[in-house]
Amino acid sequence: MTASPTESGGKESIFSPLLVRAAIRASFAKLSPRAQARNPVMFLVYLGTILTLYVAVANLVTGQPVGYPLATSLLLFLTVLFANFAEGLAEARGKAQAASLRAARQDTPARRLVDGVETTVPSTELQRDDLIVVTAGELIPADGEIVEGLASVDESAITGESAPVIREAGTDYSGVTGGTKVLSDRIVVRVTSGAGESFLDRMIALVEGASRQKTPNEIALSILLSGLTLVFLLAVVTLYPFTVYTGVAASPVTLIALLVCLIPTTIGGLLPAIGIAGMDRALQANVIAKSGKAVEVAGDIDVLLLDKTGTITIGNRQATRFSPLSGVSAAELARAAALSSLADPTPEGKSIVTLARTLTDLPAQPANAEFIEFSAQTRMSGVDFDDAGTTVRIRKGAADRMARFASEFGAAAPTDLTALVEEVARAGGTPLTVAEVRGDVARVLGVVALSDVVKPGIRERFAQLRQMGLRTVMITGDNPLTAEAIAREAGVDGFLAEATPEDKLQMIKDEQLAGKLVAMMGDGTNDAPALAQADVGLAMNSGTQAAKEAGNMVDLDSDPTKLLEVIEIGKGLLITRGALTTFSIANDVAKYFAILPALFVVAYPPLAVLNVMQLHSPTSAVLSAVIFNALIIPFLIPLALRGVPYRSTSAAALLSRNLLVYGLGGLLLPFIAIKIIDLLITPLLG
Ligand SMILES: Nc1ncnc2c1ncn2[C@@H]1O[C@H](COP(=O)(O)OP(=O)(O)OP(=O)(O)O)[C@@H](O)[C@H]1O
Ligand SMILES: [K+]
Ligand SMILES: [Mg+2]
Repeated sequence: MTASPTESGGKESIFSPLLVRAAIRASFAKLSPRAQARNPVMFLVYLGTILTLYVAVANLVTGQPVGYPLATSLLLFLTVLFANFAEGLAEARGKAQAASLRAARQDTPARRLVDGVETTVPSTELQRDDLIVVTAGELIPADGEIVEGLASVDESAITGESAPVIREAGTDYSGVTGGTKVLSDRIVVRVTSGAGESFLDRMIALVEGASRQKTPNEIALSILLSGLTLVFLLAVVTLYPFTVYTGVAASPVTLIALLVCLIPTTIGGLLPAIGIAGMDRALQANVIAKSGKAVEVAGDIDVLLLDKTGTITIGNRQATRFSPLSGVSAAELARAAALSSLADPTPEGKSIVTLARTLTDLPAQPANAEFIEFSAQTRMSGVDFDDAGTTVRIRKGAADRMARFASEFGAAAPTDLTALVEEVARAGGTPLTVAEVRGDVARVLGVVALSDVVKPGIRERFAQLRQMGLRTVMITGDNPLTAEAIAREAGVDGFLAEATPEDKLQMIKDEQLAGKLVAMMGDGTNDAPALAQADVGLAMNSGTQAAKEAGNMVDLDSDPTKLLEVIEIGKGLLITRGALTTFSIANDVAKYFAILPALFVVAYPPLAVLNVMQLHSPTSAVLSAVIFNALIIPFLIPLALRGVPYRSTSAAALLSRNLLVYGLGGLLLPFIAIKIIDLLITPLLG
């Protein structure tokens, strides 16, 4: 039964009944020694539970008081249960979140195309590279890439956004996801992942904690905690002979209670929950992370590389004007530009045909035409055909590229061309130069202005990132003037223009060589090398399969600015871990003042001065400290699961604020809490 999205651990309900029940079941299931051994700090508490129970039983047999050892054992047992509960709750939230996503992938019949023959099979039978047909009104049965046609698709099943989006073969948005619905037209999709191995399936396994491997930060912290635990273990063990020497040997129960209070059980108990909650937050942002590490690394990113077209700008670049050179009529330029775009599937190409149609009647596609498709390497496209025995080549493309093309055919770029190109570029538009080679005579005909718009709100988000110490760099294949105009309007810190995919990759390597962690956003096949090289590569779900395979995250919303949220989630994770570790270490200090006097006050009465809380008796002091040590774990669960709230200020300001709140707080709170608990339990001790 899948929890409804509201119950699935959304913002409002951390302790929804459904999740709490699942977490309680899990907290007993995790009592198996194998599960306990994975968390060294809590494992010691687990052993302490058994040892104190043993003492209670031994006392029962020898007629000694049982209450104290039994109470202590129960409290230690509770501490372990609370830690299991925290992890169980985080997993339950993740499971519920994932289940609501998985629900979107109900089993739908698929129309498989084998050698052009269509057969209907259940979607679970689909293999990678199968071809399937989906027409309007049908659900897409599996993740795939459109190889033929275009359609408007309702992706609300995975993004929650019901506005239809265009998905089209041969573009940077040809990726489709199982469970989404085709609203118009007919498409042929090549299946990219069979049942069970889609990105979503992998993410669900990650979030369900099943295959969640520890992240570097978690491993480092675990080593620190285990080290601390070992130190305290040795300290307490060597304490025993001291107490014997004083003539008043400490009871093993008190020593075990002291040990549990000193080892970092608070952060030790919450660490798994924090990690799982981080993955769950990524899922809530509709980001599929292939590993917990990817989410964490996002927290340490220094440089953010962003594509221009479709990422910083709306991307559906449209032709807005034909500017012919002197001696060329607008209609002639329009006809040539249209001829070079009749077979061009890109938004640029199609908009040129649309604009040309308003100026002149479209020339028919020449019979023996050969279309040269656009690529980020060549940065141009066009058509070759034979006109009554003369070979005609028409090209359109980036200005610098076209100048080279024209010069290959001996045509020097006309003087007034640069002015035209610069006029379009300075306005932030993308100028495409059009040239025609008839036989061996080359002529530059003019410039087509493509307009693009910077996405709203992007400027503010970049300002936010700058506050967090991040540098944003726009990389684009476009010319420097256009890039500069867009960069200024978007407020990025730097840009690289006329970049080919190799240039993008090289830039990432250079930044990494300089010791920076780089995040990259992209959707096209030409972004794949850079996405693979980047420390965080966020591919858009609508992107090509190559891009999604190369990245270590996939954004189901295909929202290029989502990287900003991913970075915030990553930062939040690291800050939460840091804050709770600080709190955990700080809150152990108070327990010295509770337990040490209890241990020594008989042998050394002057030590009573340590009993600053004026606790009632050694027994009540120890029990109060152990009770606090147990209760603090569930008390901090909301903070662990939601993350420590933080604003985008500088790391230094953030650290000092958290040290104050969680350090000082961690120091003072236990003194008050243990005193209150002592007042409450003293009447019970009789
Ligand atoms: N369909 C097309 N036909 C010919 N030339 C094109 C076409 N689309 C783009 N171009 C030219 O090729 C250049 C490089 O394209 P590329 O996709 O590498 O960069 P971009 O689209 O301008 O920006 P981004 O790198 O953000 O995608 C574009 O700036 C444009 O001048
Ligand atoms: K502790
Ligand atoms: Mg592009």
